[in-house]
Amino acid sequence: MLRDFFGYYRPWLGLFWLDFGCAVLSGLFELAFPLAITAFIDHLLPQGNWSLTVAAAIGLLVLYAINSGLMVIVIYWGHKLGINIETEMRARAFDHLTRLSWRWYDRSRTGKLVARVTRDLEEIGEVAHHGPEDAFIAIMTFIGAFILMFTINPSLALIVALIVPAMLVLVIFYGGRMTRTWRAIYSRVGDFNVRLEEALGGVRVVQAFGNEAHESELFAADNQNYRKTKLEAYKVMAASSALQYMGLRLVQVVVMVVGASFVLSGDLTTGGFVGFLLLVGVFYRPLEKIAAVIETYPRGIAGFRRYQELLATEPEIADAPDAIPAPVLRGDIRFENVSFGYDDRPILRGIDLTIKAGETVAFVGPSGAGKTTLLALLPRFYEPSAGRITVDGIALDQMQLHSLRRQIGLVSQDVFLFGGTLRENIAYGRLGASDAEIVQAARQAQLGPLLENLPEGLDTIVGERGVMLSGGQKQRVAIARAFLKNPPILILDEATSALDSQTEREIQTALDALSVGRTTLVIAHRLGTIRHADRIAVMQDGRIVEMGEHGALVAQGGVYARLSG
Ligand SMILES: Nc1ncnc2c1ncn2[C@@H]1O[C@H](COP(=O)(O)OP(=O)(O)OP(=O)(O)O)[C@@H](O)[C@H]1O
Repeated sequence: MLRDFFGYYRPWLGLFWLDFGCAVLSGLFELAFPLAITAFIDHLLPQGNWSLTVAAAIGLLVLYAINSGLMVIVIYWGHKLGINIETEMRARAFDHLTRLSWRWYDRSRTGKLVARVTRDLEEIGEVAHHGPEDAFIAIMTFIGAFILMFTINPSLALIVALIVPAMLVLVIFYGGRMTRTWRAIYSRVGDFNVRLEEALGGVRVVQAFGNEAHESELFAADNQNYRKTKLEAYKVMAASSALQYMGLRLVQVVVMVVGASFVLSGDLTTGGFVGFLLLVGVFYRPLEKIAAVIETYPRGIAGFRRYQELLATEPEIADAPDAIPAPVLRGDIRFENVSFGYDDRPILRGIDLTIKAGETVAFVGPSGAGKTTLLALLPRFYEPSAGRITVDGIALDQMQLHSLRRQIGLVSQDVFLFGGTLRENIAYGRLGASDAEIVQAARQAQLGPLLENLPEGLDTIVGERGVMLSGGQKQRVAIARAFLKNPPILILDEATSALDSQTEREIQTALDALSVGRTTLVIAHRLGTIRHADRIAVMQDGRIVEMGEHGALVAQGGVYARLSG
């Protein structure tokens, strides 16, 4: 996994080495400053040479200035490295998410997915920047400071070293606890996101049922859980900070007392004493870094693991290696003994059906009979569990998915509109369509009068999911998209919601115009549509139980006759 992780550094190696080099240099400066102070006190001060003292002070200031310049590079360019890696990963995650199959989305919750693409990757970015650099610098300053302390006074250095294991235990213990609490916090944030996504996305339903208080209660539970977990984290943080602070001061006081006795006995110079005290600070600082690494590293790694899992989730439906680009299809469709279930429960059972190019077939039957499911197999949103489907004699899975879907138009019951303009939403049928083409498609979809009435015309914002349009208007936008797409095969899942007769007529006119010259499969809820169909397939319990023209089916006196009666 680490190899995969470091693979992301490859495009940014220059940036990495710049950041790393500057961080190492800055670490070396930190080690050198106490020595400079020692030399200042022990060698410069006794000379009583004021101009030399000033020169040394200026020299020191220059070094500090260089070090602060290095800090700018480390902080800015180091984070740039992190955000570059994060951006690349986010792009890949999004790309991958848009390719995953419907079955996978059926089982996922959007809030959690959003958290993966945002929060998880932010964590990874932090680790990508701080991880390797902090770990290296911490070890370098730790060992460097100890060697320097040892050269100043070995006995004093050993006293300091004796306390290190206790401090390390402290850091690791609290680091571990911190990691666990952070993990809990992030899982709570995930719960939060899911709840927010659903409550706000469904706010109209919440209000329609007067369930605001109920939602608030559910939210309050998550909110309180989050609070509790966060308080736990603060408790750990407070205890760990206080203990680490106290540990460091303890060492400093011990060094002060023992060091003072060495100074008095002449075993240590005053400069050495002061330098040593400063080095104690430098020596223990990496412990904080180690603590920080211990805290952020597992979060980043956990995030990276989830990210890898996501990328490793193969889209269930993808192009076979030998798939061909679909030729321009005529629209002869055959279902050959097709069965399907979303899970173990069979939904479609041995469907055999042949539809000729240009034919309009209406699917009717009780709710839950499997009409929508059957038609979802044609653009390969789901894969049949048995049997096969061909178009113009070519099996669906022998064609490249995009080239197949490009030739199937879909007008579904719930039209999903994006939050932009009417133009963008219609042009979704064929990205890059000209304004003239969009207007023509809108007119064909009976949206002409609406466009003329809207002061902003095509630039009208439709609101989130198209809330500013009526149900009938949204349907017509979907029809306009299909006109623009101009596919040989059309799937129409008629809206069940009642439309007024005028709107229904307009939509029917638009649909009739749309289906001319195309193979059309309609899930019909309205008599009007059924009458226009060449044939009617009656479905029940995942089977086609009757098939034929309206008159013949009525005469047959079976399921259809009962349904339409
Ligand atoms: N994504 C899904 N995951 C699991 N089960 C599903 C899914 N979609 C539909 N089902 C189930 O499959 C069965 C058939 O549903 P389908 O939507 O195909 O029926 P339908 O005939 O189109 O009904 P309606 O006329 O009410 O739209 C139903 O029992 C439904 O619960």
